[in-house]
Amino acid sequence: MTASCAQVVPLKDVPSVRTAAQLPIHLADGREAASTIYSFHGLSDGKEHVALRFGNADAEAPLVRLHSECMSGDVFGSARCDCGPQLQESLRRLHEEGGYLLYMRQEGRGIGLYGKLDAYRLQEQGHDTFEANRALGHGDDERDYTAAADMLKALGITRITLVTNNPEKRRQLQALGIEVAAVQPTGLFSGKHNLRYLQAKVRHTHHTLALPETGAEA
Ligand SMILES: Nc1nc2c(ncn2[C@@H]2O[C@H](COP(=O)(O)OP(=O)(O)OP(=O)(O)O)[C@@H](O)[C@H]2O)c(=O)[nH]1
Ligand SMILES: [Zn+2]
Repeated sequence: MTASCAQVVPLKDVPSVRTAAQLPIHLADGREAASTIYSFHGLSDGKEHVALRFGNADAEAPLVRLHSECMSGDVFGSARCDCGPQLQESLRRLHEEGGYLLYMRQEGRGIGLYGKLDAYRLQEQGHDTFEANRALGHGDDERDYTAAADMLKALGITRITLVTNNPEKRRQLQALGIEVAAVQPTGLFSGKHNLRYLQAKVRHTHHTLALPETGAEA
């Protein structure tokens, strides 16, 4: 074999950006936001996670929101959870302040859409969101943020300001080599249909949510 036809074989599949494309977005308040959407090569779980970059995201610790997919909330506006309004709030904030949305294909805290719907059925029979997962043979929360850390590194980001109420996201990202310089909470989006769900998150997974006092326990 001559040198000219020798193949270069990468030592390992290092996560990297595959494509960046412009993505103008209609915000809920009628404004338009310019964003760039990124796909990736070599993410550890093989899922099609995407990142959206807004405005001047070159801050030393840019704003980053990790949003776990929730078809019922994100697409249909379900009132059973707070995902829809959280996503809208993230898009608005990122448009105004710059930063990144990581949209993680972790539907149902990692158990998938059909699994989540099975869990909803059990919740209608009295289980809370975590008991329902366990009754179906799942963990409370099966999300692993390795792919999120790899996406950030592929984008050249290792220090962030994380927007979340979930202490596990910070813990995992730090363990995966992303320095979380600060944590900022999301807004509180509670209503009659999601109050029990939010109460269960505070009780089981220590989400930092200042819920209204109702005396009702989930
Ligand atoms: N298994 C299960 N998943 C749910 C349920 N309700 C919402 N989810 C999923 O939970 C994920 C969102 O998680 P949350 O606990 O609301 O929020 P978080 O991402 O942990 O924390 P924040 O960063 O503070 O928003 C999405 O993937 C939803 O599809 C449910 O009742 N059961
Ligand atoms: Zn949801």
